[in-house]
Amino acid sequence: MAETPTLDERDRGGAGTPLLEARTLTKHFPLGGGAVVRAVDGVDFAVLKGETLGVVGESGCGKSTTARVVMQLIAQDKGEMLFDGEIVGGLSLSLKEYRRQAQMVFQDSYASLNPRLTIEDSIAFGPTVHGVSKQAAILRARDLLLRVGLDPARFAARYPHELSGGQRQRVNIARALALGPRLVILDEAVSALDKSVEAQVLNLLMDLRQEFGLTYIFISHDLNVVRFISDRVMVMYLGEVVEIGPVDELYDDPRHPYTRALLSAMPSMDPDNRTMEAPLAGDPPNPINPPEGCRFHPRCPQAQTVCAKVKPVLATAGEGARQVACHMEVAGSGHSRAPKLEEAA
Ligand SMILES: Nc1ncnc2c1ncn2[C@@H]1O[C@H](COP(=O)(O)OP(=O)(O)OP(=O)(O)O)[C@@H](O)[C@H]1O
Repeated sequence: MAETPTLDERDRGGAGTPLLEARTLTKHFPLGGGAVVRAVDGVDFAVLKGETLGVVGESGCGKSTTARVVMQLIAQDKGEMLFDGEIVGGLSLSLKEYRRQAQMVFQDSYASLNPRLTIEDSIAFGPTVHGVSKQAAILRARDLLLRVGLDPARFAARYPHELSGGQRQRVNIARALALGPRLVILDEAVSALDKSVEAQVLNLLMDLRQEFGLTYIFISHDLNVVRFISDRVMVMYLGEVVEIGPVDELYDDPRHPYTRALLSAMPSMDPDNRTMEAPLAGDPPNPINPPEGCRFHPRCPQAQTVCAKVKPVLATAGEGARQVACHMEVAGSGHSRAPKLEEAA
């Protein structure tokens, strides 16, 4: 089993180096009769070493499909990924090795575990498949149980149905860590838990990230939870990335009208901090036949003629690390304006 990186190897914050780079990642699902769901449509993003990248957006915007492609549970149609500078599935980084380094925790804690395996056997299974002896894998499983807050003497020999949802999710986290991954994708991993258990598991995830030098992609519908745990946040709309940036900047000063609308629907802890944007009207348009130009324009309160005709590209907005795909944003100024069509084309 490869060593997990130490804290010294981590590189936190906006100046960090990418652990994962997704380039023009695309996944379409053919439906028959020529119809195609454009679930993920040419997304570019980086996940920096040691950070938690939150991913938000309405249901159906492509968050889980992005996660499944990043995990290589499904293959992309187009685009590529670099993991620590190596092409995933290329000569220097086989898919098998990449799959060891990238692990995932899903929402349904029960479905993720084999009901016929004891907890320690579930955690030990992955390492034994990768050539670790059963004895060493069981020792590691018990150690991981301790690290996720479950006493191995009480839990190792139990079966999944004997555990609560929170305990099972701790087991799933231990199982994800058993192969010594560097990247962990958490897809709605705390969404099914009671609020008090959710808070405990979130704190556990933050501790484990520190302890094992992990990098997280954290997908959630809960914008408060995403703010709590993330360093940066990526906002998706209809299979595309519309905004990405440091969490506080993005939440305090959202630049894309979709991000503003999404956040305005969020129950804020601080009434002075609520945006005045109109909440999102209607459902997202159909990903089988997305609108021309900016996909958000039919629902956008700031839409201009150009927005219906020209697709905006993800570009740096304002001073720092923020990127926004909106014609109304001008790099460097931080102010909104309506460009003429020929300027934006
Ligand atoms: N296997 C599939 N076949 C056909 N369409 C699919 C498939 N998987 C996902 N989709 C469609 O792709 C789009 C994106 O789905 P995805 O699950 O990635 O969105 P999401 O943002 O994770 O949504 P949610 O928050 O509800 O989980 C949706 O329109 C969905 O119906």
